[in-house]
Amino acid sequence: MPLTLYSTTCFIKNDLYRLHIYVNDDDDDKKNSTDTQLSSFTSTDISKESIKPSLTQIKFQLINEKKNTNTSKIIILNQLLNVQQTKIITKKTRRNFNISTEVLNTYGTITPIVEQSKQTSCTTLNTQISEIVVPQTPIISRQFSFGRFFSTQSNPDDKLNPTYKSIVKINYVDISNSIRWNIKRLEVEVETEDIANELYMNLNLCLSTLTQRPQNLLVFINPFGGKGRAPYVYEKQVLPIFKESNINVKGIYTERANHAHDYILNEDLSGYDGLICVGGDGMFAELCHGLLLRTSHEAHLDIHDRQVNLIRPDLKIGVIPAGSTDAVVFGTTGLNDPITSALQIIVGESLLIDIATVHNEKGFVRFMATMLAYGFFGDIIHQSDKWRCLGPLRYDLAGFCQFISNKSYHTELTITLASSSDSTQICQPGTVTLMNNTNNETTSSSIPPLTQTKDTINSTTNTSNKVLDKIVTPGLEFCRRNCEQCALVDKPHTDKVQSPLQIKCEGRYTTINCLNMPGRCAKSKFGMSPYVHLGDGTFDLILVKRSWFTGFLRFLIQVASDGRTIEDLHNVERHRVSEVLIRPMHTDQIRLGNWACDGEVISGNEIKIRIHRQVLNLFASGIQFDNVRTNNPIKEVKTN
Ligand SMILES: Nc1ncnc2c1ncn2[C@@H]1O[C@H](COP(=O)(O)OP(=O)(O)OP(=O)(O)O)[C@@H](O)[C@H]1O
Repeated sequence: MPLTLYSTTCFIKNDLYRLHIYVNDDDDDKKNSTDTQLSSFTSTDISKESIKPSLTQIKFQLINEKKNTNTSKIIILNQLLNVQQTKIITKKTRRNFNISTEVLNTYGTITPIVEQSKQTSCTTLNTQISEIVVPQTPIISRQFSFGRFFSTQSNPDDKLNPTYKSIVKINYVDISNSIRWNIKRLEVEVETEDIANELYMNLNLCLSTLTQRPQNLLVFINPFGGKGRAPYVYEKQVLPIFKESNINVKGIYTERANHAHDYILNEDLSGYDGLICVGGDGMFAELCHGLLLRTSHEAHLDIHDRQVNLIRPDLKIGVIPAGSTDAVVFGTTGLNDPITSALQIIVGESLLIDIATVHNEKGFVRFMATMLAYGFFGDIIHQSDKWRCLGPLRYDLAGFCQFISNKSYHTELTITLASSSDSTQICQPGTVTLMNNTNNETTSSSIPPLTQTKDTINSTTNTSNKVLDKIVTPGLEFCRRNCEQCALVDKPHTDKVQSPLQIKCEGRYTTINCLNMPGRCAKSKFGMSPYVHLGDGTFDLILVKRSWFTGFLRFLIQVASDGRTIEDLHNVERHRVSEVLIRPMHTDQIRLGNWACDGEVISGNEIKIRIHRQVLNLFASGIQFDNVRTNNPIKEVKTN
């Protein structure tokens, strides 16, 4: 039974409501139910102990005298941004708040409330609409009165005796459009200044229980991010919301590349709850490197050791998108909207993501947050770096040149497959050697493609069966908000511990890509690896084998239009892995490809990429799909 903490009557626009602050500890499915019956009796003050932050809600219940209806709108406490109290002089007479409790306790059909919004002119909120049996005909509480009508018309006495409206402004986060978050504003008029005080104090007391919200943030703004867009985004769109939400912000405009990185490594960060960057993926990489390296130094980790185990920093990172690609924000919130990202920071959303360490033969090179590429995409980054004077056009030009040259590179890969629950196919017959990691015994085997039937798979050897079971388990689920697959790996495994399984591949590849995030961006709706998970301790390895122009062109077109089906192409393999060693087979520099990690050129005769599960905590929600089914059609297995 919901426990009402506080209740009062109020007007929103010209409609009378009963406002309840209450704790709803009913079952999950009833948490947002608009028809929960609440008692209107409460004391004037709420005790802090009675507030359960995750279960506390604010409900506005309309008493509509004409339609015999009753509208409810619920704001969850964590959606509340701030509360303000004002007094407005009005010429109109005061509202008639004398409503009988009988009226206030009647229930009828639930319809939406109309609210004010600064973003759009007037918005109708989505509320659940349901039919409820009306216990009795409601008593009309505010009878139409000619006297009251005329008294609201202009009256010379108004100037001498102004009346006041006691207003409480409630600003909250609207998440009805699950991906794009917005701010909604409600003006609530109450009967007296005392009630306004009471409501203001009680709502602020509720707000003070939300301990996951950051109070002090350090923000780095790249003045050149997104072609100079970042300062505007920060000053005009984001800073006002931070201030409105009573967050203390220290802003630093970066003066050079690596300014943020060096600041995080060397300065005192003890007063902050989070680090924010306003810029693109390059700025995120600076914050990520600064924070992870600082934590590693503090813990005396040897970062050059390939087997190093990273430690998760205490501070969280937030990204306000203002870059040219914004792959990190696309991957973690679903869109690159600065307001959505700012609101997710304010309410203290949390998303634990995997980060990979990248080592070459000499030691630590970089952390990988989004993508590492060898071959085609590395060559583009390498080439475009030399053509900086051409601006963003350089990427298209470099891409075209690389495509025409159609280079491929002889490479050997040692791949450590992810555990059975999340491995995805795919190896082509004849290219793979299986290695048992525990005794270093190697077995040559042909691994059939995903399209092969289970019967065929069962006819292979015992060792191969274990491998194949791992490889053919499809992982075709999008990573989304409160992702079950990412949460699953947190639980201790009850079944027998399986040793990591390695395979070796060798061949000529046009491009080898490791993706830790899907790679969604304006040019690729689903990204190159739509089903990769952000926090399950794995990443996707995508191998594109040497082919004719048309074969590679088909791959590029598929990535741009719908990356979900790239492995249907004959020249593409996808593996879900936890570790990979990429070793180019040529010593001749001219016949070697280039490496790029998160958009930066790196070097090495061999590169080892190793994932570290959930080592970075972001202020982000993950992608909340409206309808997971429409976004995630079950892929039909083709038999050709
Ligand atoms: N004041 C500065 N002067 C020069 N370079 C800077 C400065 N501040 C940051 N940088 C560097 O600029 C690089 C690119 O910045 P950022 O990622 O913000 O924008 P972008 O390149 O437009 O976006 P994206 O990376 O999403 O394509 C970063 O790697 C960062 O190190």
